[in-house]
Amino acid sequence: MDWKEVAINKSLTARCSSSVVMSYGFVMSIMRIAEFNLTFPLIKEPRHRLKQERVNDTEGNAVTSSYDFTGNQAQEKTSVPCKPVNNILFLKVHKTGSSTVTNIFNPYGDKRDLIFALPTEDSFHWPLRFEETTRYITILRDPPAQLESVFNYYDIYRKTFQPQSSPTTPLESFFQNITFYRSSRVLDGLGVDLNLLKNPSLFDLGLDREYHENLTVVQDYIRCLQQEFDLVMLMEYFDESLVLLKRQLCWKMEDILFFKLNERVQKEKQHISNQVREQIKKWNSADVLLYDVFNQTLWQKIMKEGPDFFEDLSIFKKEKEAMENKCLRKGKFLTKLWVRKKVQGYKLKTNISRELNTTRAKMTMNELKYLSYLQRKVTKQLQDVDDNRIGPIRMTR
Ligand SMILES: Nc1ncnc2c1ncn2[C@@H]1O[C@H](COP(=O)(O)OS(=O)(=O)O)[C@@H](OP(=O)(O)O)[C@H]1O
Repeated sequence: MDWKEVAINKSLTARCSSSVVMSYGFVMSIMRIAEFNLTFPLIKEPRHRLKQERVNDTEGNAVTSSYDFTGNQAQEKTSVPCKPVNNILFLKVHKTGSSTVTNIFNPYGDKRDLIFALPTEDSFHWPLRFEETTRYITILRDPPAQLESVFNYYDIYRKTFQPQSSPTTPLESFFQNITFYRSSRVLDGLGVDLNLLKNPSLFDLGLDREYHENLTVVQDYIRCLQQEFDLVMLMEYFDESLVLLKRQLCWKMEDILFFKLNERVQKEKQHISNQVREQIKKWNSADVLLYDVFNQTLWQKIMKEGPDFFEDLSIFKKEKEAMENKCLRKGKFLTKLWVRKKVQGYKLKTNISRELNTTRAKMTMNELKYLSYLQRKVTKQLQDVDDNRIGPIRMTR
């Protein structure tokens, strides 16, 4: 199918239009997501591959299989016939492990020369048209841990009020002064975006802050997201979520191997006391509700998979560990994200094959670097399409 001609059946706004808040808040917020989170990959089949896949279909379906850590096919494990899903929309949510997930999709699509839909400017200009077959995926994190990560990663603790030699932690002091910080004007003045602090997941998923205290709207919105998203992963169950993803997309074990990205250095992490945890849960109660619903949904889905899900999970954990042992040097390494920001990084062993080095190096690549590489690649792909007089591929509203 030509993705220029595809109808908007899976547009979020179209599917959720019956909801109270969808018509305005959702669209606007989605635009903001793309502004904050530059990567918003939608993997698309290139035309030549679509043709090829049709041929494959008539000849027989693909069979999922298991790979060992070297990338060689070890043995066919699963025998349920299925066809790998290659049309994917991944919606990034701040500080949920989303860069690691992006770096699973990036090499997957890159290796197969799939087309990435990436924003040309800062925004993706929703609502967009997506094929009916597109799978919508996102990831959430336990709200207190997410807030602690946001708070420290974006140096909010430096910008907010912290008395000199205070015995309280920055988060404790933030909550002691919460009435003061409640207004976005105060935080704006400090150069802090309240949307990162106030129910950041729901905001990234499109619900404007003005609705966050309205339980009916929040519940409606969550119901809508449940219909809309094919898989909502959870950072706390990262491996479980990935194995489910692999099964839902009919991918191979090798396709979901990853290196954890964007992890703060230990000294930047802050212990969250029980009291602060409860304060965060109250402050971000809409995100707590969202998380609880999708926690339940994830486990319902896992239970439906049956006991062999856990066999897959244990194979995956072993393969991942073996890959790390084979490819990564021991020790602590840092990688620079931007001028002042360093996070945990990796160094590859020198005694691995060149082929393996290339694959694994891409898996350790930081998101922004991968993004600019993909942007160059997609530009070239589009030129090739033009050269074949097939016409440019555009995202249309
Ligand atoms: N696989 C896996 N398992 C557990 N935790 C993981 C994983 N991958 C990433 N992370 C943690 O996710 C945090 C970074 O999230 P994001 O990549 O979404 O951040 S960003 O918004 O794109 O900057 C960051 O959390 P903090 O270290 O607490 O800041 C990462 O450590």
